[in-house]
Amino acid sequence: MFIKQLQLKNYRNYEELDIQFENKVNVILGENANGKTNVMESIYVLAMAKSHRTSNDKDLILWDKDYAKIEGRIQKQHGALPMELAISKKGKKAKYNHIEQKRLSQYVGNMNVVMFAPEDLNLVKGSPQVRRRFIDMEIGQISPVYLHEIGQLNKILQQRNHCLKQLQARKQSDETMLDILTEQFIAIAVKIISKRFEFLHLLQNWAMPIHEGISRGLETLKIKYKASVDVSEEQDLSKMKNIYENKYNQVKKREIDRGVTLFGPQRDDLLFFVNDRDVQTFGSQGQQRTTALSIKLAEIELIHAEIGEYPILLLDDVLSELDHYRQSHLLNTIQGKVQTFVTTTSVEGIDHQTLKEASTFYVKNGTIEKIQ
Ligand SMILES: Nc1ncnc2c1ncn2[C@@H]1O[C@H](COP(=O)(O)OP(=O)(O)OP(=O)(O)O)[C@@H](O)[C@H]1O
Repeated sequence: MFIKQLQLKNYRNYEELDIQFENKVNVILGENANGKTNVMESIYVLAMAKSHRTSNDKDLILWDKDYAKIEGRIQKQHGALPMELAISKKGKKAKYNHIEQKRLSQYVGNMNVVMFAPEDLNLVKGSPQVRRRFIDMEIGQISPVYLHEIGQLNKILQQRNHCLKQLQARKQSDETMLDILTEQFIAIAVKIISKRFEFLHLLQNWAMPIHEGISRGLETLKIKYKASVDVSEEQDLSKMKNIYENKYNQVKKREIDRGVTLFGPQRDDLLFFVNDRDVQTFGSQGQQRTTALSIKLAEIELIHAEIGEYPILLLDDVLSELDHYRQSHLLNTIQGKVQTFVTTTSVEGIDHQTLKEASTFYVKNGTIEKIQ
């Protein structure tokens, strides 16, 4: 799939923008702080209904305005489809094919993107939260039900934490409510974890040969799920539920003492191993970068395998960060099949052939002009 047309209204520093793109590499060139990342972000938000760099939607609206709107025409194999996302202080309204979607989880997934930004180099090194966000957003793109389940989990978690705080402060002594919420929490938690297992299995299958290729056959990448409750991939939902229930019995007293939930998917993490060593602890910076790149390239293939279409690739400020070898690996993977957006302050350091065949746009102060 590719984005043919992008229209912005009051989005960050773009008061008005209407621009056409082709299904190839699109280079977005410009000085710092002129709006390159903002365009990339708007394409990401159009697809995911969420920014990759802020959780505060109000930041996306041009200062002093009440709302922002992103519209896009997405070309898929079976035709062009309009997508629209309006953001106001009251919330978000999403339309797919002119029809308003009541749930954002039904809207997300109609347009697929893979973003690779400097903060993604943090995927390996950063906090567990970064990796949980990554896995949730990526599964959400291929499974709308999953996004709905994550929303439910967060709601129950909030209620459960509130209930634990009440018990901790002795404002309440009856534990019946906690038991009911725990049952609901466990039912949804095991569904989420089993989907995460499934996704990581697929991701590893794609990432392994890619990583091996980039490392010239020297490195084997493995991805493991680090669960806060001792469940494993082979178990079915009822077995996982049993293990979770046992965990609850073990930690219940401590949870009441602390007033917070101490187990569940919201405390899990991912581990990356290169040649059976934990890359986060033992990997060189180069290995950590290769790992992040392999994961991103694997995502492109995974989405293609699951959806039947290649996603749109957004490379924000990272292409010139990659050395020549890693860059050509990336460019070979996308060659001719993935619409790609690349932001940069200078074309130096970007492969010549790629530049020759690309469209180039110049960004200045919230305006964009096509220069090639
Ligand atoms: N809500 C907003 N309303 C108006 N302007 C905004 C808003 N949010 C950010 N900006 C402006 O957008 C500009 C930053 O744009 P962006 O992050 O796209 O920069 P960039 O061109 O990618 O630069 P760099 O190369 O440094 O990453 C800044 O001038 C900032 O003041």
